[in-house]
Order: sequence, then C-alpha cells, then structure tokens
Amino acid sequence: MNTFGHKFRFTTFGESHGKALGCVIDGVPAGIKIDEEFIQNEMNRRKPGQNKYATARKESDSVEILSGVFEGLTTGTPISMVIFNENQKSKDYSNVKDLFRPGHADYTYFNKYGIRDYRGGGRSSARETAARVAAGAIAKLLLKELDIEVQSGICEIDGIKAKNHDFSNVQDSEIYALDKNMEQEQKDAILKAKNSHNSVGGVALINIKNCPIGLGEPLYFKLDSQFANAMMSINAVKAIEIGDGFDAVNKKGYENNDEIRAKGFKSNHSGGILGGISNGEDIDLKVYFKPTPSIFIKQETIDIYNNEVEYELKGRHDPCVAVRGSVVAESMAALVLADMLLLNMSSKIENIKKVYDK
Ligand SMILES: Cc1cc2nc3c(=O)[nH]c(=O)nc-3n(C[C@H](O)[C@H](O)[C@H](O)COP(=O)(O)O)c2cc1C
Ligand SMILES: C=C(O[C@@H]1CC(C(=O)O)=C[C@@H](OP(=O)(O)O)[C@H]1O)C(=O)O
Repeated sequence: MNTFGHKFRFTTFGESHGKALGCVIDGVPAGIKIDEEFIQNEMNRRKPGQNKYATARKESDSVEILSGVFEGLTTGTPISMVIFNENQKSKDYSNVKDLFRPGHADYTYFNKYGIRDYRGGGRSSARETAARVAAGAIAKLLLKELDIEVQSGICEIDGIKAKNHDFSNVQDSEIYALDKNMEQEQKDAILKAKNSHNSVGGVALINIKNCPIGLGEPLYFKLDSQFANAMMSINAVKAIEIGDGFDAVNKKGYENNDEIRAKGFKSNHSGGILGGISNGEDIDLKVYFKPTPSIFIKQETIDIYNNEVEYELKGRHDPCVAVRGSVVAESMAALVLADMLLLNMSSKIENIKKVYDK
C-alpha cells in the first residue's frame, strides 16, 4: 500500500530522473485558504542545490496545483500537485548502471521487482520527498487554522550536539542549525567528510506547539506510533525519539514522570504524548538520519549478474542528508497531525451532534 494517512490521505508519484514528481491528497476539508507563496517557500526550504552543504543538483522545485482548489480555497476534492524535474543528468549513473550502491536501495529494489531503474535511485531517491513537502504544506495550512505550529532544526551532526535548541537560528542557517555556537563545528564536520569523499549522519529535532489534547487513536494508531511510522518512512531515517526518548531508559520513575498541577504539567519528559494521546504540552521528536550512502570512495559491491566488482561513484549527492531531511520530517509531522485531528473529530458523540446541529 502506498497511501499515507487515514482521513487526511496522500500518495506521491514520480522518480528522481523521470519527467515529474507529485502528490495527490484526499480528505482535505473544504474552505481552507491556500497560500501558494507559503507552499513554494516550504518547497524552497527543502530543495537541492542551494549551498555547499547539499547536493549540487539544481532544481527549482516549482509546484503547480492541478486540482482541488478554486478561487484560493480548498474544495474538499482531491488536491493534486506536480513538480517537474529540470536537472536530471542521468548520465552520471552510467558507470554504475548494473551495480548496486552499498547502503542505497538498489540491491533490494532489484531483488524485489526484478527491474533496474538505473537513472539514480529512481523511486527510492529522496527526490520523492519534494512531493511530501508539498503535501505537508497543505497539512500545515490546515494546522494554521487551529494555531498549531510545527518547526524543525538540526540538533546533531556527526556526533556534534547542539547545547541549546533555538528555532530562531534555523532560518538564517545554511544547515538549519539550532545552536549558533555549534553551527561552525557542525558545518566543518560536513565539509571535512565531503572533501574526503565521505558523508556524515545527523539528527533533526521537530517541535510542535499548541497541539490540542486528545490527538491519537489508542491502541493501534497511537500518536507516537503514527509519528514513528511517518518518520521511518523517510529515506535514511534509522531511529526516532519521543520526548526524553532513549534517556528515559536510565531514569528512575520519579525523575521521568511529569507531575501534574491545576495549570498543567510541571515538566515535559513525555514529549507531549501519554497513552498514545497528545496531552496539550509541546510535542518533541528527534529523527535520526544515517550518513548518505552515495559516497565517492572506492567500494566493493556486486553487479546484477552477481559478479564481485570495485567501483568509484560519480555524481551529485548530499554530504549530510539530515539537513534537508529535517524539513521533510517537519512536513511528515504536519501530515500526521492533520490526519489525527480529523480522526479525533468523531471520538465523542458531542462532536458529532455539533456537526449535525443536534
Ligand atoms: C533529503 C534527503 C536527501 C538525500 N540525498 C541523498 C543523496 O544525495 N544521495 C544518497 O545516496 N542518498 C540520499 N538520501 C538517502 C537515500 O535516499 C536513502 O539512504 C536510500 O533511499 C536508502 O534507503 P534507507 O537509507 O532508508 O535504507 C537522502 C535522503 C534524504 C531524506
Ligand atoms: C534530487 C534530490 O536529491 C537527491 C537524493 C538522492 C537520493 O539517492 O536519495 C540522490 C541525489 O539525486 P539523484 O536522484 O539525481 O541521484 C540527490 O541529489 C532532491 O532532494 O531533490
């Protein structure tokens, strides 16, 4: 199944070296104001080729809305959007046409489908995430109507950790760094790896403000499980933490619990989710990206005929996918929230009665 979401559903189409990519979103309520400039800005935050910390492939990622919007408002019908590829250069891949890049999806896609789309990663290239960001922008416009805010930034690169998480630093940072003081060190780590034809991993922090209490469907569609599913569906994501995440394991219960007062919780170790349901506090997610698999160091692999070979890759690749990946993770978080908001509408008879004026 290739569709994401229950009520706010979307799917994407297209390949990195094909003609275009796009998405179809179904279940978007009618009457949401569509700000095309906002959507394009979101696309621009993720698009490749903007600086030396990203792949050199230049794409404008201009998005065109084909359906579901009339006179600036959503109509309640499926919204489809298209982004034409402009800078494919499939020849870059001619020397690895029959080879499987270690760490990439070539080997598993070929074994599963028996077809080798050697024009880059094809469907498995994270170029597809452009379409997710377009869908995420529509989800964000719905969230905006309810004052729910989703933001992201980089908290760790190559093991170099941010000491503070300042989202106001992100906008002016080429690597979306949360900590101005650690930014240079993090940038240097990316360039050092890049200059030695290698790559680094990193961690993005997603923060959600003003999330109402009650999002998440126990027991099998818990809000945390939906975030985990969404984040792990992004290329190169290998782990996710919610709230204190891994650190909680080494705490005692008294340290880990968030005590409750009439005004709200005294702390937020839980990351805003209890029992799979949002508790009204900020939601904090950490998303872990592995180092980019396509590197330019000689490596051993096999070809599609099972011959063992050595090869050296050429082409245009991100030295650290976490940087642009953080925007993708932010978009996926918005899509989960939009879906859970709509699902939650029918959780109480009062809500249903309100809709039907009873
Ligand atoms: C925004 C973004 C950009 C990426 N850029 C590259 C890239 O330039 N080269 C590459 O080999 N992998 C890149 N990746 C990662 C691969 O797409 C991914 O590792 C591959 O599909 C294999 O999937 P897996 O790592 O989830 O197992 C990127 C991932 C993201 C999220
Ligand atoms: C083009 C983008 O990123 C690409 C993600 C990617 C990969 O393997 O994931 C590989 C590279 O491109 P290609 O598919 O041409 O090999 C990156 O440049 C983009 O994000 O828009």
